[in-house]
Amino acid sequence: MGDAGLPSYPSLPPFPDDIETAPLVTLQLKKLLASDPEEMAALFKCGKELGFFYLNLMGCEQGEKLFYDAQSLLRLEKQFFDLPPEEKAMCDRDTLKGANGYYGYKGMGKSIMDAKGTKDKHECYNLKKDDIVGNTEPLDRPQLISDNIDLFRSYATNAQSIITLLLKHFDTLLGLPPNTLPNLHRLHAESGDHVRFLTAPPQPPEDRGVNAGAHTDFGSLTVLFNWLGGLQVQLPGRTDWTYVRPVPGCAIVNLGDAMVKFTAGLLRSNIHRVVNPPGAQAEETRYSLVYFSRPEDTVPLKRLKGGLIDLQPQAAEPEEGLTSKEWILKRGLANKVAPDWTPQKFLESRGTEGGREAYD
Ligand SMILES: O=C(O)CCC(=O)C(=O)O
Ligand SMILES: [Fe+2]
Repeated sequence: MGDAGLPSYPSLPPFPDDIETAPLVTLQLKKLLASDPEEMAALFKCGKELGFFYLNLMGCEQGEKLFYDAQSLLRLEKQFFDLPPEEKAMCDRDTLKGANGYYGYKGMGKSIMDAKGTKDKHECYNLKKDDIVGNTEPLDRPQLISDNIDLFRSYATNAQSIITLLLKHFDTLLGLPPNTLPNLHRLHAESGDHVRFLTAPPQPPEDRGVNAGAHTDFGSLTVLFNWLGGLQVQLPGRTDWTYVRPVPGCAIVNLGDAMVKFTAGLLRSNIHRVVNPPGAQAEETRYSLVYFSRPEDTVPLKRLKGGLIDLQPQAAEPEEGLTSKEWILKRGLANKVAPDWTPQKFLESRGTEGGREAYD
């Protein structure tokens, strides 16, 4: 255990002390489980202001289980990315049957990350929650993944249950009838929820920069673990980028576009990106582990009625009202490296950033 009873990552070079870091508030899962009114008020403030917070998982059984499962998944993730290319190719998102071109493995440089057409510098693997909990026939996957499906199930159901808790609190805070938001995110309804493995090799010193481009997350809530720095956010009112320091024992939680659409802009989905890790961490391979929660496939992404949402201004334009599934595919598929890619496609695939874009 390190300072303040948090675990530490002693085998990794430290995150530098001399760079600016984003002032994410730390919420305690233990207190949110007890519906502590001050912690709930702090959750609302985080949701409205930055849309990102640390969730301290220590001091309660459910949180510690999520944290230690994440450490086990990190070991598995390293094994996954070390698999021979043919094993990763068998679950390539572009050829994987039933994957909609989105789930499965994405090789390095296969997507575009800005309007200039720059290619990404990371690999990832998206494993659907519906596969993990048995809602649908599993897509083809390497044996390594099947052999560890119990770990994925433990992790995904636990993450989903923590997300349901946060959604219930948002119902209360927004003045919506109980279970409004959880009923749009049921574990056994088909949705775009997935576990993501993400990795980026160290970039050469002469060419260090972005490896995953500026974006907002498409869904409702994201639970993120990373072990090295590199994640950056654009703080409200600024167009430069500020690092988010990884804190052992905490997950980073952020709100996605669906929460903005449901609340007519009362809650915030903040832009973020990933760059090569800073300082002494720059030579390391970076890994992250993400659980994306999204509304069920058939849910229209439109403002909900009731509570504080009714006080939000009416939009001048009628709402697009795509379903959750249509929204994910619109945002997720437009930026593949392909002969018909155009900067216009990139711009059309953007999320709820509004006037906040800064895609340098
Ligand atoms: O790797 C990270 O720290 C963030 C990843 C991320 O933003 C994403 O996969 O949407
Ligand atoms: Fe993200």
